[in-house]
Amino acid sequence: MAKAYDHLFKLLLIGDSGVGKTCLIIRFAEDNFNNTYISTIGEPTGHAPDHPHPPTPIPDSPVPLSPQRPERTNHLWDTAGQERFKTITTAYYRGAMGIILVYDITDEKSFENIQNWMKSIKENASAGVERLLLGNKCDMEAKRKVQKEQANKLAREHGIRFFETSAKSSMNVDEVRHRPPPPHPRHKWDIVKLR
Ligand SMILES: Nc1nc2c(ncn2[C@@H]2O[C@H](COP(=O)(O)OP(=O)(O)OP(=O)(O)O)[C@@H](O)[C@H]2O)c(=O)[nH]1
Repeated sequence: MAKAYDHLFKLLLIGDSGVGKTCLIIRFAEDNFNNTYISTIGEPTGHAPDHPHPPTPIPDSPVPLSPQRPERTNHLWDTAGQERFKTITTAYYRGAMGIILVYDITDEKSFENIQNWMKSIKENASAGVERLLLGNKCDMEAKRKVQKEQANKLAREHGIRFFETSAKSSMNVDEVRHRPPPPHPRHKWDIVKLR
């Protein structure tokens, strides 16, 4: 069977549970990334007991991301970080063209953990992979815990770009979306979410 794409762009979204990775991906996908495969490789233990966001159910097999829009149906795999998927995780880090690190501006812990995610990139990804830092949920100004300047400083230290985004209001989603190479009808995005 002929391949449905000429080139697969691999993008990795990483960050703590509940920071909004899925919502950001959906924003990207619904607005523009209509040929996207999305997989989730996650740790079920990523949730603090009092975390307001319930854990994503872990399906046994790929489930459609947008069942009501089959032409945009993607793969959402949640492998829950089991040891047997470690090879996949490592392979995705290595094969990624870009890595987007996400924290939640209302959740200090998710920002602190960015340092750990950076370490993980250093250990697993190819040297020089393009990285981008996103402070998501910037529509929730009243609940802000992480100041923009803190994140700017961290981004400068690591030599990477930084944006505050909102998957809810779409704020800065376009800036981020246009950073990776523009999708061609026969170019597909392969986006993996990791937590
Ligand atoms: N106000 C606001 N809420 C958001 C935003 N993005 C996500 N959320 C909410 O945050 C919660 C978690 O969003 P998800 O996209 O599932 O987060 P995730 O990082 O994929 O979480 P895991 O699947 O556990 O890794 C949901 O209740 C979303 O509605 C945002 O930009 N603004």
